[in-house]
Amino acid sequence: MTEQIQRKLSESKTARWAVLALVAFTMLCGYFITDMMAPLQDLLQTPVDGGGLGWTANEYGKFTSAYGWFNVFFLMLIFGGMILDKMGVRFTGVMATSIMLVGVFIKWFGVSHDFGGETVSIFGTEWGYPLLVASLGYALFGVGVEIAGITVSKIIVKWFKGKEMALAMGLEMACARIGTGLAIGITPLLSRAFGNSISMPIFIGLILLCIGLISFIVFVVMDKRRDVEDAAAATGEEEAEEPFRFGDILDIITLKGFWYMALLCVLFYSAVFPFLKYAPNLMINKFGIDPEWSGVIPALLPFGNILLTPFFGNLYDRKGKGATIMIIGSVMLIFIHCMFSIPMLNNWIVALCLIILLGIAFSLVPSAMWPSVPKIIPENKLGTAYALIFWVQNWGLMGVPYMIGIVLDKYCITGMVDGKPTYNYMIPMMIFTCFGILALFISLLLKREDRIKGYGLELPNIQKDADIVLAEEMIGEGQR
Ligand SMILES: C[C@H](NC(=O)[C@@H](N)CCCCN)C(=O)O
Repeated sequence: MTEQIQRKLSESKTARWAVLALVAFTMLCGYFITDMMAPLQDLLQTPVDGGGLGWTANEYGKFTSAYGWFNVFFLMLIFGGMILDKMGVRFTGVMATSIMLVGVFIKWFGVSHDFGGETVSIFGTEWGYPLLVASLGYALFGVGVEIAGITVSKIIVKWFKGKEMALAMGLEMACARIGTGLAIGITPLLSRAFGNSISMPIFIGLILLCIGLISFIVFVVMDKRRDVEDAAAATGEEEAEEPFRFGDILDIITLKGFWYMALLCVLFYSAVFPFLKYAPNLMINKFGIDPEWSGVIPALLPFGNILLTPFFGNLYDRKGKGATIMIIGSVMLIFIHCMFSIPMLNNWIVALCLIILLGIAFSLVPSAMWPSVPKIIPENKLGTAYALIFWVQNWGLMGVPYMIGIVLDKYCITGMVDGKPTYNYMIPMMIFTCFGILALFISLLLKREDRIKGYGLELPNIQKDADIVLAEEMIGEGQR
């Protein structure tokens, strides 16, 4: 009886769903801040005397790419993964959320402070101080939110393994997408409510994130209690989890399956998150939508994900077909971006339909991708594996918006209105289509690798007892 009560937290359905709600809320706050500048692109490009910051598309691209600077060049994400596997989810999560807070504060300071129009030259390019300081803040924030992302994935594996893991990951992503949807949909309205302010929405994000930190701290208390209970109830016969060793990185990066997953991740996500950064501006320039409402159609994408990601996650849990799901998502991606690139398809209804389809594609792939990683990588290396995948992905999250900004300014300007350029988005959308084609190629290779190594990507996650033995044997074979 006592044992039953003691083991309650790890067995309790309510406890694990409460844990999910707490950490998913922290991620919601993180994603809100990640994407909140996208619908302000038009305002950021408005001349200073018109109330904006007078940035070019290239400068907006530079700012957006800052998200990945420290993660990519200083390997912060990889260190974050190692810290996660060494120090555990509680320490790493609090650390990551605190880093996010400092980053947002710096970003807010950058856009709200008057630097007197001074500039500084870095690697031969001129940077205004608001751009530089805001970018540095965003770069730091990027470290925090990415480390928080891998931490939350590991938390879900810890609390949901063998249970509703893909559904839980889907729901966590759904919450994160609420953050993105709110950011894209309501930031222009918030900005307008405060007299076209750029800094006020960021300040509101800062306050939201403080609540996100509190939410994570409540999780810390629950997780600690669970570990104490588990330790007290341990019989001593359980297999101890192998501690992480530095050489484990080598084990991970020598797996072909890992590379297919990482490449699919960078290619697929490069065609979605960077696209979202420009989507409100695309709505203004291609579909003639009013700047104040330019976020509404793109915001449907994350809101569509909210229902569909858990739905497909649940499907994967029960029916499997993870590799096939990723192939279907990639095919859809190609079609959608190809349609966006056709200049005469410029009716807002087309935009609406394509965004809804993109919402489906962007639910399919993540709902199968993230729960598939533990099928390829053992749990004690999972933090590092997720970090390495995120690291590869961050090259895309950093490089693609930067490249699109340059392409827009160099090849896509069609005229000037109110001191701001207007753009033809055909070339950027063709670039996004190419990412889709490459993603499809890699997803086919991944399916082939799964057939060869027997990772079990096509198998359901929730298994009957007899299946568990079979699947573990197959996964064991795969890792050898
Ligand atoms: C779970 C996954 N997260 C990521 O891919 C992050 N590395 C990127 C977060 C970027 C936020 N705009 C996801 O959100 O699907």
